[in-house]
Amino acid sequence: MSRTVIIGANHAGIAAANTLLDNYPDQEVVLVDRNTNLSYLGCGTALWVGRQIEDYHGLFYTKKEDFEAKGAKIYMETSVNDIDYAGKKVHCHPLTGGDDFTLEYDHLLLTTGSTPISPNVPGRDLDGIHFLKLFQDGQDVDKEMSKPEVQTVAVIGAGYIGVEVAEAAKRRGKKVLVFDAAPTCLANYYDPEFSSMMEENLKEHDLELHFGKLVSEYKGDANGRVNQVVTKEGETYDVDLVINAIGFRPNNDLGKDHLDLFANGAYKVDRHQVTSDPAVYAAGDCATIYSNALDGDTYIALASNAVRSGIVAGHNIGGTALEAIGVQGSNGISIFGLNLVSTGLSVESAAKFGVDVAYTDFEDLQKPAFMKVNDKVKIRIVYEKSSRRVVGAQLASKADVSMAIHMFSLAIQEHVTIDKLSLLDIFFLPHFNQPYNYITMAALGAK
Ligand SMILES: Cc1cc2nc3c(=O)[nH]c(=O)nc-3n(C[C@H](O)[C@H](O)[C@H](O)COP(=O)(O)OP(=O)(O)OC[C@H]3O[C@@H](n4cnc5c(N)ncnc54)[C@H](O)[C@@H]3O)c2cc1C
Ligand SMILES: NC(=O)C1=CN([C@@H]2O[C@H](COP(=O)(O)OP(=O)(O)OC[C@H]3O[C@@H](n4cnc5c(N)ncnc54)[C@H](O)[C@@H]3O)[C@@H](O)[C@H]2O)C=CC1
Repeated sequence: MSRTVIIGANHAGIAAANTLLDNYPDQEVVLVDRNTNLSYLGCGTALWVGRQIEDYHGLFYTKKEDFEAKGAKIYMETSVNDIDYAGKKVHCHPLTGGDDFTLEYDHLLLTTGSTPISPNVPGRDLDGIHFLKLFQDGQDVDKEMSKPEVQTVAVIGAGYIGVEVAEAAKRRGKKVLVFDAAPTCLANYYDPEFSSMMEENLKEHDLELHFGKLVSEYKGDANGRVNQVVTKEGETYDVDLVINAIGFRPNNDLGKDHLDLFANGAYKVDRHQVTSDPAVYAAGDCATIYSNALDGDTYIALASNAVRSGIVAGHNIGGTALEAIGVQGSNGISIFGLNLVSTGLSVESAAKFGVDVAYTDFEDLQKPAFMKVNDKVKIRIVYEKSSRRVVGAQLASKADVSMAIHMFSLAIQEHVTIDKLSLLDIFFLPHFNQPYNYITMAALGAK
């Protein structure tokens, strides 16, 4: 028997554990996690807090007993505080009492995930300031929103969590102020032509937007409860609740002094999820991931990547050499009925990474004009100038056109050129698209 100790029993750790337990009977699997719960789908927090779904019960997809039934050992509410890499030993501390204990390993998998970044400003520890990462954070924010005295909610960061929780707060009848240092929302994922559609959508739903504004201080009342947000420009806003959502940083405490790190502190892994220590693997939000758009390593914190990289780690630890195929960072958001999806690089992110790109846009009704239920679709395809390979795509519509982004994801992965896309066989049916469909039309428009 070969023993693998997995630290972190959430999406990446779970995927790796299941891969090992389901495919490799010679493997002994031990999971350790400091939290009380596992497999919480954070994507459901805004839906539950915003009362679009009834409650949180469906947001967990596995439990401790499922692993025990497969023969694994799982320690919840147990923190790993220290690892002896030379001796291959993990030192564990039960958080609910009992003695510390040590686990020996043949392979170690770090799936310790990420932590929300806290704005480094005065007043950041006042009561009434929350993050939205764990299930417990969702419970805290939900409780806050149920208080009648909480009328005005400030959301700091208009990325994916910020925009989703801003919608949720509005649905709970709050006045909502959204701040972002960038000049628009969702700037990490979309070009301004697309993010401006979300901006309009938020304004139409009466959200107060403060983009291009950096929060410089939180002020509190006599009881230490936040009651004001102050910007760098000296503007002051009265608030009853603050939700910080300015991004994640990898949880690298256990390996930062031993393993090679990426620029943001993530564990550097190869295409087999192996770190710079051959006995140590890493996957999910604590590790790098290979980007096919960049042809290099990057950092993208997504559950989809965590699951896939966990599976790859599981197979490699189990003894099947499996190379990760890389990712495109495909993502999507749906707010007050407006759907935005993207994959790979936007024009703006390509410039940031030094990739010289061109793009082609197209906008039309999704279906022929004779179809009654019909919405506009806007599409942008981004391609590298020199090679003409597709490196990104963005789509926006009130219709659900989200599945189209998966094709672009594959195109980026397989280095398909824009010219190949322009004559791709795309079916036509009035229920779904036009004879001159938006993908073909956009691709044909490429210079
Ligand atoms: C509100 C919200 C909405 C999201 N929506 C989406 C979405 O729609 N789509 C999407 O793809 N992604 C989404 N994400 C991102 C996604 O949740 C993360 O990318 C994903 O959780 C990463 O999984 P992970 O297993 O790598 O790490 P994590 O989920 O961070 O889990 C790490 C685990 O390690 C444990 N741990 C860490 N250190 C220790 C230690 N020292 N000892 C013991 N245990 C430890 C933690 O307790 C935790 O359980 C969302 C995130 C949030 C917060
Ligand atoms: N639909 C999805 O796929 C979802 C994915 N996630 C993932 O979870 C991770 C964390 O999400 P977010 O925290 O929303 O990160 P994010 O990266 O999506 O957005 C962070 C936002 O904060 C802004 N910002 C950064 N520093 C700031 C500062 N000091 N003041 C004001 N604004 C500042 C940035 O401009 C950016 O718009 C991301 O990787 C995200 O992709 C989260 C929710 C939903």
